[in-house]
Amino acid sequence: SQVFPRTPLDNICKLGEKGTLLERTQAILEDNQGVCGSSNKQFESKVHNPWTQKPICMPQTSSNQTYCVYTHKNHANGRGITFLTSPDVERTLANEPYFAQKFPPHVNNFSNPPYEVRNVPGRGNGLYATRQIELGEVIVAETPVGIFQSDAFPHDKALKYQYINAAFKSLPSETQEAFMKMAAMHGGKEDEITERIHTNSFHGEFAGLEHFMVFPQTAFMNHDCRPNGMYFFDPNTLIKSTHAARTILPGEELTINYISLLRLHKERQEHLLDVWGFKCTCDLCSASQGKIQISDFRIQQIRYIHDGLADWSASSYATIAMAEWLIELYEEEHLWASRPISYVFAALAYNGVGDAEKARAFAIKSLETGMINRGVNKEMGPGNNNDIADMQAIIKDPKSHWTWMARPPKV
Ligand SMILES: C[S@@+](CC[C@H](N)C(=O)[O-])C[C@H]1O[C@@H](n2cnc3c(N)ncnc32)[C@H](O)[C@@H]1O
Repeated sequence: SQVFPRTPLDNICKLGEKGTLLERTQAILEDNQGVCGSSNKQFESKVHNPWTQKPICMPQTSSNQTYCVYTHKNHANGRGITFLTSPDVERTLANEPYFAQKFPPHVNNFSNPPYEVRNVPGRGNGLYATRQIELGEVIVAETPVGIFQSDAFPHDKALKYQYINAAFKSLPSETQEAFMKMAAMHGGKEDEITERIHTNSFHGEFAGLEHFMVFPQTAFMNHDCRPNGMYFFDPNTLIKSTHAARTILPGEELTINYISLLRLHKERQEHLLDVWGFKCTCDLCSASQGKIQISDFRIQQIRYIHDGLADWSASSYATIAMAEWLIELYEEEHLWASRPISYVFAALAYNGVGDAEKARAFAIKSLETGMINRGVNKEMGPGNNNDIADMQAIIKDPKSHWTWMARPPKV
C-alpha cells in the first residue's frame, strides 16, 4: 500500500492562540488562510499530504495534548472526509491505504436506492423499503464524512464548537448538506453540528483510541431491537456496509441495531436512554409485558448456551443438543441480524464431536445467512475473531480444524 508523508506538527497552523473567539472562528471558516500570522507564513507553501488543506490545531492543553482538523476534500470520489484527532493518531492514518484506494461504484452512491425516507411521528425520519430486498443485498454502503476522537471534545464549549465547525466547514458543500439532513435529537444542549454528531455517530477505533464516526445516509436508519439490517465496518477501507438480514418486503422500515442485541429489555432501554438519549419504541420494546418477559427469558438462555459452547475445557457444560437449541432460540427471537453466529456455534460444536457432515452443513449455512456483521471483527463469539476463516476451514477440511474431536461426546 502507498504511504503518504505525514504532516510535521510545526507545519501546522495553530488557531486559537491569538485573537478573539469570533476572529478565530471567522479565520477557520475562511479556510485557514493567513490566520496564523506572519510567523507561520514560511510554512504555507508546504505540502500536507494526504490532506488537501492545511491542518488546523487547537491550542495545547495543560496535558500538552492537541487535536487537529485534518481534511481530505476529495476522498471517496469527492465525498470528502474530515478527522478531528490527535497528531499521534494522524501519524498512523498516514500509513493506511484509505486515500489511495479506488472505491467500487456502489459506495456513496445513493441514486436509485431500494428505499425512501419517510417521517414517522415519534421517531423522526426513517428508511422504508420501496421494493422487496433480498437477504444479503446491500442497502447502504458509505464512507464516514467525519471522524472525531472522543477526547477531542474539550469542556470549553466555545473551543469545541470552533474546531468541530472548522471540520464541518472543510467538507464539500454537498457533504455539508447531507450532514445537516441528519437528525439533531440529543437534548438540544449543544450547537447544531455537535448535536448531530451525538445523535448519529457510530463508535470506531483509530490507533486504539475511541472515535465517533458520522455516516449521513446510514444515520437515517432507526434502531430496532430485532433489526432487519446487519452491518459491517471495514477498518481497512472505511466502508460501512449495511445488508438485508432477511427478505424485506416493500413498505417495511429498514432498521439496524445501535447496541448489542443480547441485552435484556431493561438493559436495552437504559442504555439507549443513557447513551443515545431516546426511549426505544421498536415493536419488541412496545410489546406487552408477557412478550417482553418471554423474550428476556430466551436471551438469558442464549447467553447461557453461548458461555457453555465457548468453553472448550473438559468441564464445559456444552452439548450438541444445546447447539441445536441455540439455533431455534435465535429463530424464535427473530435475531436475524446475528443468526449466523448460531450456525457458527453449531458448526464448531459438531466438529468438536467429530460429525464432519453436520459441521460442514452449518458452516455453509453461517456464510449463506450473512456473517456480514462478523467480518474480521471482534465482539463476542466462539473464542476468536476469525469466524469466517474458521467456517471456510471447516467447509474445506473439518478434520484439520482445531475443534475436530476437541469435545468428545459425553457418555
Ligand atoms: C441516527 S438517528 C435515526 C434517524 C432519525 N430518526 C432521523 O430523523 O433522522 C437516531 C435518532 O432517531 C430516533 N430513533 C431511532 N431509533 C429509535 C427507536 N427505536 N425508538 C425511538 N426513537 C428512535 C431517536 O430520536 C434517535 O436519537
